Amino acid sequence: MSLIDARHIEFSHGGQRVLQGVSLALDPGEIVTIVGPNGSGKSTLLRVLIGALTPQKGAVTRQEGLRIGYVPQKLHIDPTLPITVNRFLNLPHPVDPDAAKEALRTAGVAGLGTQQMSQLSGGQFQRVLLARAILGKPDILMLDEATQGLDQPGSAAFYRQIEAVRRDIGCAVLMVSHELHVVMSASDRVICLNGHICCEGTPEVVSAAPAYRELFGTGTGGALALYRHDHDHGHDHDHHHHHEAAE
Ligand SMILES: Nc1ncnc2c1ncn2[C@@H]1O[C@H](COP(=O)(O)OP(=O)(O)OP(=O)(O)O)[C@@H](O)[C@H]1O
Repeated sequence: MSLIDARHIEFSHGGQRVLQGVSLALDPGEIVTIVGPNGSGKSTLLRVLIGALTPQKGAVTRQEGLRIGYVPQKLHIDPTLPITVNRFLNLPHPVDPDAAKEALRTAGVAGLGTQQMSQLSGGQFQRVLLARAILGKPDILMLDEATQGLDQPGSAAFYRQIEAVRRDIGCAVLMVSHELHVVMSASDRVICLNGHICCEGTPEVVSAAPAYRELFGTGTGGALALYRHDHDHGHDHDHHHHHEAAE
């Protein structure tokens, strides 16, 4: 059963229709990325899935008791406000110190608990936000442009961290990005959104799709190959062989 299942979503902000006929389901453990140009409705769709916005048409079904961990685009903390990572993790509710330690480890920032938030690098800061999302033991992690402000190697490292988190805690991941080639390499499935779903599939399928190329051009193929790293796709080969044998 899907963790979350959205069917035929239509959403308008005021009179402006932002989403139309959008259907998408997320299964346990999947990493799915939504890509799309600015203003294509990506953040709106995440907010509809979380339940922060109610669609005018269509329905969202969430598995009973579903826990969603949300990593925001960025979070501004007043640099003059002294607050350590540990204190930050205890807002708004106190958490178990061992759980906080474990979440920092899973997010790749073990041992940073006593640092000042203001002294973290961009990549460390995003990992602390990730640790805070992990603390709630989410079934789904949702990340909205979580690598904004990181350079390309920093973003690539962050997405590898996300894959490690998925392996560690077994959550599904739904993320939004327009850093196409970097983010796509970490995804099982990519959904190309422009108010409606233009195309979807594996990163390879989407980057070759005409609708995707129309939106983003053709220059991303090589970069995708560059960032692609080994995934276990043995089942694809099996499938291929069976297919050949049947012919
Ligand atoms: N609260 C709001 N009130 C009115 N219009 C809104 C609101 N939020 C978003 N919009 C409009 O809805 C459209 C989609 O916005 P949304 O933030 O979902 O897109 P996005 O794909 O996430 O964009 P970006 O990549 O720029 O973050 C935009 O035209 C935006 O101006």
